[in-house]
Amino acid sequence: MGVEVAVEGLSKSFGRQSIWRDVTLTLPPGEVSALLGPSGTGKSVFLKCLIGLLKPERGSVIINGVNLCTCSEREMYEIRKLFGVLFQDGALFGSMNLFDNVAFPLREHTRKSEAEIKRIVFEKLELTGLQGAETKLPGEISGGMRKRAGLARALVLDPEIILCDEPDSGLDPVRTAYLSQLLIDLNAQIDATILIVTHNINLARTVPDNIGMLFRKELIMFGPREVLLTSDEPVVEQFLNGRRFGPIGMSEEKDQATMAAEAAHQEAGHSDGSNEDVRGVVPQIEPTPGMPARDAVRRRRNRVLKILDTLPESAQHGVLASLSAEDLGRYDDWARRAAQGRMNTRHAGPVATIPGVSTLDPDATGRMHAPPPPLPHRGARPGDEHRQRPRPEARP
Ligand SMILES: Nc1ncnc2c1ncn2[C@@H]1O[C@H](COP(=O)(O)OP(=O)(O)OP(=O)(O)O)[C@@H](O)[C@H]1O
Repeated sequence: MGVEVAVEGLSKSFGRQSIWRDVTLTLPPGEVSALLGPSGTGKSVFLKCLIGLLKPERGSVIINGVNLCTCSEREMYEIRKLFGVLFQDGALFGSMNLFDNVAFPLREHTRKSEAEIKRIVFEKLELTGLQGAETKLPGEISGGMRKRAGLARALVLDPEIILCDEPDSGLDPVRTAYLSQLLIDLNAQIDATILIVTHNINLARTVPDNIGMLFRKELIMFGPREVLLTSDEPVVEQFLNGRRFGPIGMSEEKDQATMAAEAAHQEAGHSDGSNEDVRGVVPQIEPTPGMPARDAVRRRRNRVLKILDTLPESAQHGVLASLSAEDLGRYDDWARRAAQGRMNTRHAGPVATIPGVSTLDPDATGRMHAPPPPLPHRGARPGDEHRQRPRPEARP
């Protein structure tokens, strides 16, 4: 399983230009997370800080107990071996064919025989749908193939953490859908912790387990996907619906006067540039039939139910609506008994009833969580009926 990445109070500037400050989030092990944000908000800079290519001024990035911001060169070298990185442009060597590009990290960082390297390279080329293209040069293949070759190369050292910087950039919507499926299938197969930086709204809605957003030099939100997808924060709604009207401007945030002028413009019937108004939690992509089930889904359900009462109400409904009928019935059972237990005593006995969801027990202090919300109707669009300002959820 992938490892946890715990970021605490991270701040980064270039000279006097502050990029973002006090960013705190935890990438849960083996889950897929996405980081959104308007152009220039420092998403790529954040990825580079996670692998130690850039040094933040303050804060920590803890992986396997090592703080990347203060560790030795030797420790950094070891931690970097855990990462596979897909850069925006694939970052392939133009003079090497795909086979040699993908084999490069194995030849550089391991003592594997050429026969073993060949086996691994062909395995990763197959995983990314590039079998048969191994003799092509990067200049002879399409942008989508270059992306997949970059992904194949990112995978050869069996990374536990995969960072993908705009994996969809330059791809058409259909290829992006294939790539989204590939990322989910990959997670199902190797259970790595994945962080995707993207502007792609469809990918953001359907792939990650957790979503965060950078805006105005801060991480304004990070948590289970249901939190951001049901949020009525103007900046989140504007971003998720690709609208021109809202706090995000062409180069930076807008002032109040500009926003008021826009609102008047909109009320007068002018288009805001979007062609749809999608709200609520859309279903997450599942692994292709024949692939293993994602362990991350079970772990996340476990984790999110434990913190359910801390989420905004609309997000709680989104989470509950995504449970299977069987798990929903068990959760309902547990919720009733938990509420009953609270009425009778400050401490109830074990109440976990969902298989694998042992965290539904009271925590070590015997504290029970707040009453869960009433169960939603199956098929209801969570977030439609309960819309409230979310609390930032920095630790999913
Ligand atoms: N090495 C660097 N030196 C100085 N400034 C930098 C450096 N790298 C990035 N920046 C600045 O940091 C800011 C954030 O850049 P970054 O590429 O992280 O944004 P982003 O959110 O990924 O944008 P996009 O979505 O357009 O790719 C930009 O203003 C950029 O010019």
